[in-house]
Amino acid sequence: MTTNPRPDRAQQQSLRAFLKRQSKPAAVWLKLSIALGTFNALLMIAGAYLLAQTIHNVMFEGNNLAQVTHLLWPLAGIILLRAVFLALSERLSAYAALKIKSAMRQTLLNKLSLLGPSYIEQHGQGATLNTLHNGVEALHDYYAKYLPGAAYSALIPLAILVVIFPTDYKAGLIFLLTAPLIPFFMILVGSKAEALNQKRWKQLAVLGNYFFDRVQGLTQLKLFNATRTELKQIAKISDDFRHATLDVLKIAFLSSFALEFLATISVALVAVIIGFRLFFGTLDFATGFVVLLLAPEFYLPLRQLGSHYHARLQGISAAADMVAILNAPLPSDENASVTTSSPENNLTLNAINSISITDLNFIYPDSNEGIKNINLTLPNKGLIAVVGSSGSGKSTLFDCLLGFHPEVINHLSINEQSLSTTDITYLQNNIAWIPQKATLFYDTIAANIKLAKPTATQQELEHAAKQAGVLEFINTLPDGFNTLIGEQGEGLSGGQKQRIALARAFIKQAPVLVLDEPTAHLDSQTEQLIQDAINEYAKNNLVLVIAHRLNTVKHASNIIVMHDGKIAEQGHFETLAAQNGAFANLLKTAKQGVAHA
Ligand SMILES: Nc1ncnc2c1ncn2[C@@H]1O[C@H](COP(=O)(O)OP(=O)(O)OP(=O)(O)O)[C@@H](O)[C@H]1O
Repeated sequence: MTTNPRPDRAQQQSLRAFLKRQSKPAAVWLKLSIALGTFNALLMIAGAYLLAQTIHNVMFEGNNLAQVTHLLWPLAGIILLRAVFLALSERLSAYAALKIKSAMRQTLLNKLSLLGPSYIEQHGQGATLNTLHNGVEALHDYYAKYLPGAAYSALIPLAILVVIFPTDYKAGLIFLLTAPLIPFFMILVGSKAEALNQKRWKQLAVLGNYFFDRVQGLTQLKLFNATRTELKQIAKISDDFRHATLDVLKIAFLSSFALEFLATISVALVAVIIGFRLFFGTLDFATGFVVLLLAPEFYLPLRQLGSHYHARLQGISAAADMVAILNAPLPSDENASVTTSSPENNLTLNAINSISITDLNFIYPDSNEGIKNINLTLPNKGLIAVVGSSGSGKSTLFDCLLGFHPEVINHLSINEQSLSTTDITYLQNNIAWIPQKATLFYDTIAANIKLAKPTATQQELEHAAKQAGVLEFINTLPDGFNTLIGEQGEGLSGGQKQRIALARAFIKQAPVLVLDEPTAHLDSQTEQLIQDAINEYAKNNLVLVIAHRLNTVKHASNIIVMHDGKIAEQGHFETLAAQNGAFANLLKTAKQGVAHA
């Protein structure tokens, strides 16, 4: 897993600019929320004047209730309006944050699907999940609280100063001189808090990766009796995270305390000075009371900004991870710009007649292994099997073909048209793929199968299930197709899961079906059933299959034999078996394996 270094000041600026750009889809709601909040503050100022005047009239002018009703009614109206504006303003900013978060999740998912599974593997599934979930969630308070708070901290004190100065310039001066203390202190603790927050964020990513891996491999951990050691390790990482969180909280509490203290001292200073001036008669009550009412309101937005500063730090830390994903280069970007600029490369195909791989070399960045010098032309129908010993490069070849390694997409072509990263979705849309362990989702069986074709009718659903040899089983379930299956298909056997995944592939009726040993988990009767269905499918479509058991490839129209990352030979079963080459060796090893067993 790679972590992003702590952003320096210039990077922080660009992260803030990034966060600002992301607010565009909801800018109107954010502005409306801030406008309502500001209007609310103006009403608060007017309310303070009315209240002070009412009390002055009752206490010093001897007015009775009837004489001050003209002041009390507007005051009641203001209180009511303020409650409405406050609720509306908060709702609008929360709505804006929701919109921004959902747009951001979509953007990140789109980019991740372009980057392909290898990017996620390299950066860690847990860390990526953390960015997609916790990271995006961390933006909520940034947009819903910090941004409006930052606007109020400038607008509201300014509005109060504008009305206070003409009323009592001495009080205005006290406000003006004490106000900068709060932002100054915030900046002072800010950089320390920022460093700690970054550290905490990175530790959360480590924890996410670690947990994700361990939860996935829980069965193995249990079998190897390694749960105790792992628990210790998890406890250690959790403890590091706890320390990092406590460090952040310490700074947050300390700065909150200091900000509250500064604000309270400032209000107290104003109160004492007003008190003396009232005592010595150099100030009238109404003015003094207005200043006293407005003093806490003057410091309130600054204090709140202090408490939302944490949201700012979280938002910026999370943004760094998002920018890293969004800026991750698509390795074949250069090719993409070249190929899409030429009109013949914009795929407008009615059908796939052939798929070719030309001079394909793919080496994993962290090892010297991979596949080399691959040249291959696949027809549009027939069963093509890829065989080879473990580590010979079969899965890597398939991953390249499926577009999971964007840097080599330009070595693929359909109907002799070279592909670019932008075209890969065309190929992917035309491929149905079943890996060795297909992923099923927490949903009904019907939804899991229809994932490949959401518009499928009940008839198509049943047909696909029948083709995959799973219809009978589904019909025995009390809820049939509406049976809810757990995450990863819990509640089903390995073979049942695989057949549901097959049904998903069949329903798509994709011109290219790619399978990784589809019958590995099945009993011989079901295996034959599925083999027949696959053979039938291969009559009109291209079926590419990774075969680990050589007896399953007897009927293949072409067998591609991989050895040491290269295509060693290809041909029909009988021809290859008769040669004294890699395939014959594989057959020999398989026979020996059976004999030993
Ligand atoms: N993510 C990876 N990072 C680094 N090297 C890898 C990675 N995946 C595979 N390799 C290496 O690339 C080579 C080809 O691996 P690949 O998984 O394609 O073989 P395979 O024929 O599919 O093997 P198997 O039948 O065991 O699944 C191997 O030497 C393997 O060690």
